[in-house]
Amino acid sequence: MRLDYLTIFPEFFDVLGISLLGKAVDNGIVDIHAHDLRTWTHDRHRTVDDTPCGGGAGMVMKPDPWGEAFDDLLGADPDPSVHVVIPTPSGTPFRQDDAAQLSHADRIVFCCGRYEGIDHRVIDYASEHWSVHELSLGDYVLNGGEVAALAMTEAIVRLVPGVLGNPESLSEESYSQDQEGLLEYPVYTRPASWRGWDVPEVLMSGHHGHIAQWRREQSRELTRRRRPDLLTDE
Ligand SMILES: N#Cc1c(-c2ccc3ccn(Cc4ccc(CN5CCCCC5)cc4)c3c2)n[nH]c1N
Repeated sequence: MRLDYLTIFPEFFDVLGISLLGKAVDNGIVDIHAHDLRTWTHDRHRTVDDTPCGGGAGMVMKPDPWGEAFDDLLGADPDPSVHVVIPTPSGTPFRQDDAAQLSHADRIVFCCGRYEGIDHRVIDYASEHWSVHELSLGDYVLNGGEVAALAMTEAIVRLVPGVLGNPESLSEESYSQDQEGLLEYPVYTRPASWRGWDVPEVLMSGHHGHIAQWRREQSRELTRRRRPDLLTDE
């Protein structure tokens, strides 16, 4: 899987060289390239923004640098196997299903906007050539797309075979289908007693059936309290 990031802050993506993702890069499972969008500017000030047509506060990102970056990175031929992800507050909510779908992609290009956003014709042009996903990280406002791209990257790449040491843990996670889409149960480790708090006895019983039942009950109760929207049969 090749991941490209178009951004005016490429250093944001240096962090992808550490931990699990770093190992995935070292193992050749993932190939990561961050690009400074100003590479595709030609004026002395390396300008990437301009005033919004129709007025309004702030600045909007000019289309030209994006178009020239697309030309260099992707060429002009349509290829639906290339996924262009555009983090935006107006995007559809990024969910685990999106991460699962994108984890099968061979190529993903993240377009990280700043200012008040990217000239919409960039999205229109990209949509004519590649598979475009306008996605939102959540219902809050960030200053740009980089943090969202990082979060989406981690959610996607951890699902790629060979990236996680113990893939079976994926099936026990919140939002995973194996977990019936419920929130995951509370976890514990040693010591059995810590500052007056004990590990639930059932987890020390060694009775796998009782443990599985307790974990299912905990997941359902936690989901009922915090995310009733995830419960389908109530
Ligand atoms: N994913 C994700 C995000 C983002 C995100 C992603 C990408 C960019 C690029 C730029 N910004 C900043 C910004 C801030 C406010 C506004 C609102 N509009 C402005 C124009 C007139 C109408 C209102 C837009 C753009 C971004 C924010 N925020 N929250 C998420 N979950």
